[in-house]
Parts: sequence; structure tokens; C-alpha cells
Amino acid sequence: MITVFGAGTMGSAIAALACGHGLPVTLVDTDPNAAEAGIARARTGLRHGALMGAFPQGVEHAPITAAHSPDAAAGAEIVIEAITEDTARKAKLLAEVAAVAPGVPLVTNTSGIPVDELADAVPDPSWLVGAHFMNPAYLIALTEVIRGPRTGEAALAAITGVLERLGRRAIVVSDSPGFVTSRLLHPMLNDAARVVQAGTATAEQVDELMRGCLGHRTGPLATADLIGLDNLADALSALAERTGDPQHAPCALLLEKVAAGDHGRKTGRGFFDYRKVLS
Ligand SMILES: NC(=O)c1ccc[n+]([C@@H]2O[C@H](COP(=O)([O-])OP(=O)(O)OC[C@H]3O[C@@H](n4cnc5c(N)ncnc54)[C@H](O)[C@@H]3O)[C@@H](O)[C@H]2O)c1
Repeated sequence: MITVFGAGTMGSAIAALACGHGLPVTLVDTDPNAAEAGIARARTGLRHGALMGAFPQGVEHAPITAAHSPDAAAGAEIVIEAITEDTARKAKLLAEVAAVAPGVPLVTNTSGIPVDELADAVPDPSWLVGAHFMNPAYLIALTEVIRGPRTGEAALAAITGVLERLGRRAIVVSDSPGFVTSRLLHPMLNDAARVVQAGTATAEQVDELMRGCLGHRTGPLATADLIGLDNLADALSALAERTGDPQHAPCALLLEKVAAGDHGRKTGRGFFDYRKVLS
């Protein structure tokens, strides 16, 4: 059994990935409504993934159960945290989980908070490792795995073993703010928003140029909407704080959209409008 903390965009997609490969999941969220919504989203992900051929044939989908407290980590083979990108909140949860499940591999799905910073929260830092699943986790077959300076071989073997059972390939990188993918992608998404903010082009034009001229598969602003603009702003702030580069701080337009509740696909509107598609 895998216990996943955080039933938002990522937790629900990771749950779908595991269940589609026959591994039962307990999906934990402090907000009971978010847990139920996360299970519903995971079921949609299971249907979507099945249609896309993302799950092995002949493997029965495993159950997903909702829970609301760190106690749900007891008895887990591995724990994956995919809660809000907030260092203090993640550290508190990891400490609570380590107390309930000592010696169980702890995986953080942070977008870019250094694993070693979070490792200070747990009594045995060797059990903490990073696995940066991408959205949607059940469709993207490659996972960036982060080995912190204190990550132990047992934790690394546990996550790479689970990823293999989930049909994912792992690339193991060293610990650093934003690792590889967020360090490169997030500043580019921020700059794409700055181009719109400056009035140089519309969001549609930015994405069309990046797709048509530069081969970007979805377009940067559609990618930002898929990630969730609230999460993108949090991840950029974390990157700016840790690199000391003010250019990485979320731009004004991004912050305006977050403040207005326009968080991208998950709220129905971000740089683009999804409400017709969702209704
Ligand atoms: N969105 C992406 O595309 C993406 C991709 C890779 C990694 N990540 C990372 O994954 C993590 C989750 O991101 P998301 O986009 O799913 O966020 P989200 O805002 O969609 O969901 C976060 C969930 O965590 C819950 N939560 C907060 N504190 C909790 C706690 N102590 N215990 C249990 N649940 C708690 C919240 O209620 C919320 O439902 C973040 O660290 C993010 O940076 C996100």
C-alpha cells in the first residue's frame, strides 16, 4: 500500500498512476472535501489513462481510500507527500509521518525545495528522497528523482523500485533549488507571462509561436495553467528565495491571476478559459 499525502492536482494523478498498476493507495488530505474531490479526479484519471493505454493490460485497478491524518502512513510500504508547496507545512507533515512510520521511505514531490532542507525535519534523513512526478503523472513516463546529500541507498532503491513497478523511468539528479526541470521550466513560464504583461503578445500568440516555431508541445502558458498558477507562483517564490535571483519571483500578472482565483485548469480559468470544456 502506498500512502499519498495531498489530494490536489498531483496527489490525485499519482493515485491514479498507482491504482492503474494494481497498487492500492490511501489518499490523505486535511481537507475532507479535497480528499473526496481528489478520489473523484483519480477515478477520472484512471478512465483517461485507460483510454490512452497508460496502464498494463489484465491488471485489475486497485482501490483508493480517503484519509485525513498522518496516522494513515502506518503500514505503508512507501509514503509520497504531494501537499502544498510550502516548506514549513511539508516539514511539519514529514515529521508527523516519520513518527508514525519510522523506517518507511518518505518521498517528497516538491517542485524545487531542496530535499536536504526538508530532511532536517525527520529523525533519520536517510529515508527522505525526492521524486518529481510531472502532471499528469499517469501519462508522463519519466520521473526526475532527487538524491539529497543525506538520502540513503535504501530510500533510493525503494523509490526507483516503486517507479519501475509503475512503469516509470527514473533519472537521478543531485539536490539543488528547482532541481533540473523546475530550474529550467518555471523561469521560462514566468517570462512567458511577462511577455503578456508587457503587452507584446496575447497568451494565445505566445503559445502558438512557441508551439509552431519552437516545437514546444503544449505552449508555456497552457503548461502554466496545467500546473496550476498558485503552485507555479509558490514554486517560483521558493526558487527566487533560494537562488537570490529576483527575476525568478512570480511576475505581477501571475500574482494577479492567483489573487483573482484564476488558478488555471483546476479552477476553470487561468491564461485560458476552460469552463466550456469542463461543463
Ligand atoms: N501541479 C503540478 O504540475 C506539479 C508538478 C510537480 C510537482 N508538484 C508539486 O506537488 C505538490 C502538490 O502540488 P499540487 O499542484 O497537487 O497542489 P494542490 O494545491 O493542487 O494540492 C495540494 C493539496 O495538499 C493538501 N494539503 C495541504 N497540507 C496538507 C497536509 N498537511 N496533509 C495532507 N494534505 C495537505 C491541500 O488541502 C491540497 O488539497 C507541490 O509540492 C508541488 O510543487 C506540482
